Formats: sequence, C-alpha cells, structure tokens
Amino acid sequence: MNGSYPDTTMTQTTITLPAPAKLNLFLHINGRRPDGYHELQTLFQFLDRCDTLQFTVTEEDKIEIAPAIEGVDLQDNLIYKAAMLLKPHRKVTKGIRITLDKVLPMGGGLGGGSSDAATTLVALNTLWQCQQSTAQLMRLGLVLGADVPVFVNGQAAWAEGVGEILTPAKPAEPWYIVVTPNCHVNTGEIFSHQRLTRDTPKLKIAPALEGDVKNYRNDCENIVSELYPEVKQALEALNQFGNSRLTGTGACIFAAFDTKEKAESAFSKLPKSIKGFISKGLNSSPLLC
Ligand SMILES: C[C@](O)(CO)[C@H](O)COP(=O)(O)OP(=O)(O)OC[C@H]1O[C@@H](n2ccc(N)nc2=O)[C@H](O)[C@@H]1O
Ligand SMILES: Nc1ncnc2c1ncn2[C@@H]1O[C@H](COP(=O)(O)OP(=O)(O)OP(=O)(O)O)[C@@H](O)[C@H]1O
Repeated sequence: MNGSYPDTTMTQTTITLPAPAKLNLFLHINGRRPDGYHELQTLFQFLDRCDTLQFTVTEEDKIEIAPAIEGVDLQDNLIYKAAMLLKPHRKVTKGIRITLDKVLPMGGGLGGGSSDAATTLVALNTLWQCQQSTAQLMRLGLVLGADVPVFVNGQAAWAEGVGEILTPAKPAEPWYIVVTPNCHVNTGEIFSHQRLTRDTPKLKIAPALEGDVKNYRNDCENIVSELYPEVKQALEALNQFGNSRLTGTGACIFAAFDTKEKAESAFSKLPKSIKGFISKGLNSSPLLC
C-alpha cells in the first residue's frame, strides 16, 4: 500500500513499525498565547533514522512496555500515554505488549518521544480496531505533545499554530550530518526563557515553502548555545562544512549535503569528540509504507 498506513488484518497479532526522527529545518517563534504555549512557524522533515516498536496483542487486558526507559516512569512514557488515550476507543478487550528499540537521543529535538507516541497511536488503532481516522488520531496526539500530529500524518509539513496546523511541503531531500551533543535540553526551559525572542514576523506560506531554508533560522539557537556549551561547540565545528542549525529546542544540530559521500567526508573531518550520524531527509515518513 502506497501512502497509507500498513495493512494489518484482524488475525494479525504482531506488527513492527518504525518511529522516525524529525528535523525542524527552521523554527520561528511569532508570539506567546495566553496559555503559555508559543505560536510558531516551522518546516518539518523526517529522517531515515528511527526507533523501532514491536506490538503484540495479548489476551490479558494490560499495557506492557519493555525495556523501561531509564529515568522515565511507565505512566510518563509517551508510548504508555498514547496507548491509554486510545484505550477508550477499543472495539476488542485485549492488551498490548510493546517492545521498544530506542535509537534516537532523548531531549535532542529529534522528536523521538513524540514519534514513538505517534507510531503507537497508528499501530493500536489497527490492532485494537479503534476505527479512528488520521485526523482523529492527530487530534488525540496533540494532547501528548505539539510534535505528535506531524508524525501521525507522516508528510513533511509547514507547521503553524503551536505546530499542529499542517500544510504538506516538499523541501529538497538532502543527506544530513546530525550531531548529537551529550546533553538533554528541556523544551519547557527554553520556551520559558526570559530572553527568548518571540517576535519574528509571520512568514507567508509560499516563500517559506519555495525559498531556500538557509534564509530562515531557529529562534531558539542563541539561548540554547548560551546555556549548553556542548551545543555551541558542535555548531561551530559543523559550521566549517555547511550551514549548521539547531533542530527544535536542541540539543541536536544538523547540516545538509547534496550527497551521502559529501556528508561522510565532512563527518570524517569533525573532531573525534563530536558524536553524531548521517541520515537521509525524507518527505514521506517511513511509518507510511
Ligand atoms: C520545539 C518543537 O520540537 C518544534 O517542533 C515543538 O514545538 C516541541 O514539541 P514537544 O516536544 O511535543 O513539546 P510539548 O511536549 O508539546 O511541550 C513541551 C513544553 O514546551 C513549551 N511549548 C511547546 C510547544 C509550543 N508551541 N510552545 C511552547 O511553549 C511548553 O512549555 C510545553 O510545556
Ligand atoms: N518514549 C519516549 N521516548 C523518549 N522520551 C520520552 C518517552 N516518553 C517520555 N519521554 C520524555 O520526553 C522527553 C522528551 O523526549 P524527546 O525524545 O521527544 O525529546 P525531543 O527530541 O527534544 O523532542 P522535541 O523535539 O519534540 O522537543 C524525554 O526527556 C523524556 O523525559
């Protein structure tokens, strides 16, 4: 099936699905709403770097997740939260055992937790026969986090609102070096920072979709590199090879290259202390098959 979720039959009891990373190719903050959330404009693209989740339907009416994520209680695990959100919509009284192969760094701005949650919504919608439309799953997902809807929808997108008003976009699909500084950035801390600039004028959709993303920036970058020296150092190192930029509220940064070979060549020249990976930008999520 092209461009839609995996076709699973009623008798199928196990499915394995990817939860890809995302990049914010740019991130502009336009204002703050009365509830504290920020109005933003961003361009989302997926990476072919993914967590992997295996879902097995169980007879016992229980949600099990293994292995546990260090430092995250089961009730706070976004996978568990996603399953609990969907549970009232079940048409079958079955449980679920979820195995997580975690590859994406946490608190890295790659949206790993949100992506795990989105993949869980998509998988359980089928396995528990919840019969929710993609739009309904996106609305449910927004309760879990501003980044969940784009992962459920599975298309690169221009996003507005708090990140939930999505317009499909087709930016170039280059190869990226993604540097993963050894620190977790707390999204709430950055958004509540006194010196965060929140007054970037809103762009019209057309230039942002058609223009070169190099013309735009990430409004969180200055504050994050001030608070996290590892991020500053990584930005400086990667800037020697391309236009490096923060994704989300960090800590990860990225730079685009035309070919895998150019990305690999630049990566090999980075100081050994700089960790990261090379990944392809994708406008269609690997969650869609
Ligand atoms: C920065 C981005 O990654 C860009 O894609 C997202 O907007 C963040 O999405 P997320 O990690 O799913 O964030 P959430 O879990 O919804 O929010 C974490 C915290 O960030 C702040 N937050 C988040 C999104 C937003 N548009 N405005 C905010 O002020 C809020 O304080 C919130 O409590
Ligand atoms: N399944 C999960 N995977 C990762 N983090 C989780 C998960 N469940 C809960 N969390 C919590 O959510 C926090 C943010 O995780 P995530 O990996 O989505 O950060 P992020 O990449 O910075 O996301 P974003 O770009 O959406 O801000 C983690 O630090 C962790 O405490």
